[in-house]
Amino acid sequence: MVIFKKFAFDSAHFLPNVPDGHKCKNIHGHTYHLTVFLEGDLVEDLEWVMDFKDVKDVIKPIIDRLDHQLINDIPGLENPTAERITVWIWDQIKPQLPLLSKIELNETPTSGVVYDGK
Ligand SMILES: Nc1nc2c(c(=O)[nH]1)N=C([C@H](O)[C@H](O)COP(=O)(O)OP(=O)(O)OP(=O)(O)O)CN2
Ligand SMILES: [Zn+2]
Repeated sequence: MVIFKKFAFDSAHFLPNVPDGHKCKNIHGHTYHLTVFLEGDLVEDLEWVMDFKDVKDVIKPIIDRLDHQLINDIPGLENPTAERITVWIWDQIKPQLPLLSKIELNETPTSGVVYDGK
């Protein structure tokens, strides 16, 4: 069974490597929406895959590093494409969430990334 939990954070960024004149070279902001998916069997008696609270306890400190920050200032995120941010999040949370199967990061209502670690 697959469970999911959603998070949101507001951050500024710019993309330093795009050509001059590209709109994303300018500093701008997004309300990012992160969804984390965890896959596993139901735990006997509890009848859940994992406590949503325990998921939040892992993700929240990562969100707090991004929320209301200029993402480019964070080591490893100097070129903060949605793809790069997604891998950065995955690399930090996967060791703490063995059941993690996929994450989805929406940068805008119409654009985003789905990543399963491959
Ligand atoms: N593959 C990627 N392409 C783009 C990224 C990215 O991270 N990966 N980032 C940007 C910009 O930062 C920003 O997200 C703009 O994206 P875009 O979808 O063009 O945003 P709009 O609000 O203009 O979208 P519309 O729905 O088309 O109005 C650009 N590309
Ligand atoms: Zn952007």
